[in-house]
Amino acid sequence: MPRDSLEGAVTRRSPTGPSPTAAPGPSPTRRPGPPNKPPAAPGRARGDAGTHEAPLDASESSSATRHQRVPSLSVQKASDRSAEAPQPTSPDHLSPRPPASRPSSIRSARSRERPFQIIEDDPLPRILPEKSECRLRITFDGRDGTPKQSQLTFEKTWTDPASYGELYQQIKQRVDAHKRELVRDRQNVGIEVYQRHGSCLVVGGRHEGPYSVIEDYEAEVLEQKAIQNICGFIYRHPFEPFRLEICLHFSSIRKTPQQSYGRYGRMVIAEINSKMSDNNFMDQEFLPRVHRDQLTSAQIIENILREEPPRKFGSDPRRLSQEIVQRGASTLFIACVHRSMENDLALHLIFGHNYNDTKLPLPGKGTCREPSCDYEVKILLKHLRAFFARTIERDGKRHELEYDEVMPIMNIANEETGAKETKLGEGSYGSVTAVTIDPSHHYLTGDPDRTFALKKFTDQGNFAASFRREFSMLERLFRKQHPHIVTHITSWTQRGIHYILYPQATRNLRTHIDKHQSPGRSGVNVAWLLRQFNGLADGLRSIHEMTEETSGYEHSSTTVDQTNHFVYGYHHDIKPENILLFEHVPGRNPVFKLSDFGAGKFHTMPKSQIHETMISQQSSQLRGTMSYYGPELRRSKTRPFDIWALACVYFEVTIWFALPPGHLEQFHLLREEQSPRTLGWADDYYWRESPVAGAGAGAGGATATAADDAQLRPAVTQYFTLLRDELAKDPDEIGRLLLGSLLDLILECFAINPKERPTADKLCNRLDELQNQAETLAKNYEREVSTPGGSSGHSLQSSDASDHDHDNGNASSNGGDDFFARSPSQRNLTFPEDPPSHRHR
Ligand SMILES: Nc1ncnc2c1ncn2[C@@H]1O[C@H](COP(=O)(O)OP(=O)(O)OP(=O)(O)O)[C@@H](O)[C@H]1O
Repeated sequence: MPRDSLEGAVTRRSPTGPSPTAAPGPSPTRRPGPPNKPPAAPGRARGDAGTHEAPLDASESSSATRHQRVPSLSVQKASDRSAEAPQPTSPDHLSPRPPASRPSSIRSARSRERPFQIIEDDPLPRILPEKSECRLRITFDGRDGTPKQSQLTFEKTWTDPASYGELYQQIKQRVDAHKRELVRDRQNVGIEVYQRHGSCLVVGGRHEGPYSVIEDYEAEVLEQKAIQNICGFIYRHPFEPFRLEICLHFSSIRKTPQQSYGRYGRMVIAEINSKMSDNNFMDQEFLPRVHRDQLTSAQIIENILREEPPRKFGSDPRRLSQEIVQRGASTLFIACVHRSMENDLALHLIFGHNYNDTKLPLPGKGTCREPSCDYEVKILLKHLRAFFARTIERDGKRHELEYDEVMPIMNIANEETGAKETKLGEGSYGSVTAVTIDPSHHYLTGDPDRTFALKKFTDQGNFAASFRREFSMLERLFRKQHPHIVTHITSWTQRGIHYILYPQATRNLRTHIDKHQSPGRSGVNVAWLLRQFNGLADGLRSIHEMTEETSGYEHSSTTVDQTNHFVYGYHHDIKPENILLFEHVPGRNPVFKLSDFGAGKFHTMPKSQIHETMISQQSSQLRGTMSYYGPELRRSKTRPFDIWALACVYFEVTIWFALPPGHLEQFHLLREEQSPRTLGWADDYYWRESPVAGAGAGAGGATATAADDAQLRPAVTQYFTLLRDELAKDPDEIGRLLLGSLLDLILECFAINPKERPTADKLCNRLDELQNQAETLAKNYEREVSTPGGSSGHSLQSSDASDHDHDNGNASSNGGDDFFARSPSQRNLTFPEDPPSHRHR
């Protein structure tokens, strides 16, 4: 039906209302039903409203055309309705109830106020599903229970609190059944089951929604987490079907000793040993917080004291245990028990030395008159830290850790190579490995399997300086979060090694364009590409516009000669390896983010070494760090130096995106072939010195060239022509015109004179325009394709549309990282959509 004819004619009504057509008379579209059957709830507000014709406004009518089955919740002015709506002529039982008589003064006030009335339309399906699938997974001591017990799927009316009560009952039943199963074995009498970790996740067809940590599986907690997360998901992805995934992991602990233990204390020691985690990435063992909390209760302490009553500190075990808890020393006490220390000595440390869980005994303080105190403390100290593994917060700070402090971070073994760790990359200053964090020691995400990237720098010479430069840049970026910049989580230094913890990317851009095929030039893919380019330019703008504050090196122990380093506000190492890709949903178009802010490292490289470095890079890496350096390489490098490098990245990604596979390699080889080899090796810069200038450049060759004497390398101009020819054949203007304009913009960035290159700000403005045009065109195509008879010349991949959402989601979740910004001391957080990161499931 043409839209015009819809306006004023299409109406929505309740099942009890009259005909949806404007024409008076009995309803031709009334739902079939027994004739003259009265409406279910006559006279209720809904029924009243439904008896009026409710013409759609323009936006509603157009959306009704697009989504014909979209239900309505229309708001209409009562006075408008009475003016526009035909008088009901339906049978008596369908007539509206006569309005209750009220004083005329009130009536006239009402009519002046023109009150709104909500007309709810029932017969059409709802946008929001009433029921959602809920999957429940329960594990006990790291293992799934029997499939019948552990994996359950329900259909839930997600808005109904009672349905979460049922869920709670299901969980409780299974936990009780597990307990019964355990205690059937007489060895297990006295065992208790407790929750180790819980999470609540909304999984959509195309997106993953918010996560929550569930620390307590009470019905109200489940209800609150589930409804909150689902609402968060629907808010972002209103038309997407979803399901709820609730995972609860339980552990068990023995609290009553068996004959075989003999003593209560021995049982506690055995339990502690069994709960110690696998060693962390530094080969240190630790007792995860969730188990520690179970083993440090006042009751357990009391039982231990009762078994071996202290001689000096009073003989009431209950009072003593309570005092230990009050002093915040329960973990210290249990750690003493674990070392088989006498209770008297443990109490001496707590009541005599006033040590507690936050004020621990320190090494080298051997001055106590109490016999054996110093010796026992020395022994205790060897293992004490295992009970106090750190909690990791997203604070963006750098921490100095003592030698034996424990970070609850674990390496991930590389299954392919059999190595103990999985390397994500190796840089000039250290390595980057994939790690996990014990879920009870962080609040970064509700997903216990989430992996992170740990970058290590050794504390030697340039490496330490490189760390400090990178970190001081990161500190500022952390405060200025940007959705297209990878910011760190936290950082620390221990045993002479500096660490920076990051969210883990799926891969870097180099690997992506080398190993993955282009998604194709459909409208949505072009829009995605332009969004990423724009995002990177905007990230760079935020760096370029970052004003220098006081020296970031002040807090570092080694002074860095600032005259040798660039101030903040530059990246100066933009290359595909330093652009990380984050996939929200595996296999979909990823989000590009700038990373590696050790920009100063370029300047720490002594000039004398530059030649050797380039040669070593030639042999070790096909494309080296310097490929993207602009022609002003040996002169003062300013912000346009980044613009040149970014344009190189754009150009290569465009080749990958628009040309058949193989061209990227070809382009690189061509650049190398055209190298003047003045230094004895082939560089693959995007420029070369002008032949005339080169002739007089002498031994300095390319590196001595003045920027003004350079020109674009012929391979680059050749590839511009190739790309333009290819794009000219594109039947769609989105590819032909927009990518054509993109090439124009890239060419501007390749101005030999740095001053003539657009600033990051200008680049963003231009990319903004292109992105907006691409998105509008892509949406139109999408509409055409989804309209019957519409053109289907575009391969619409849902991933692309969703990527737009990802970017937006990302802006708030990783850029603003509102969930990271919250106080980590709050345990029951609801996390919004997680920042992109690789997940092992
Ligand atoms: N957060 C991360 N997630 C996944 N991989 C990462 C992450 N950070 C770095 N990597 C990988 O490690 C590689 C090296 O990291 P990075 O560039 O930070 O180190 P670098 O020492 O500064 O390297 P270079 O000196 O070559 O620039 C990256 O190219 C990337 O492949």
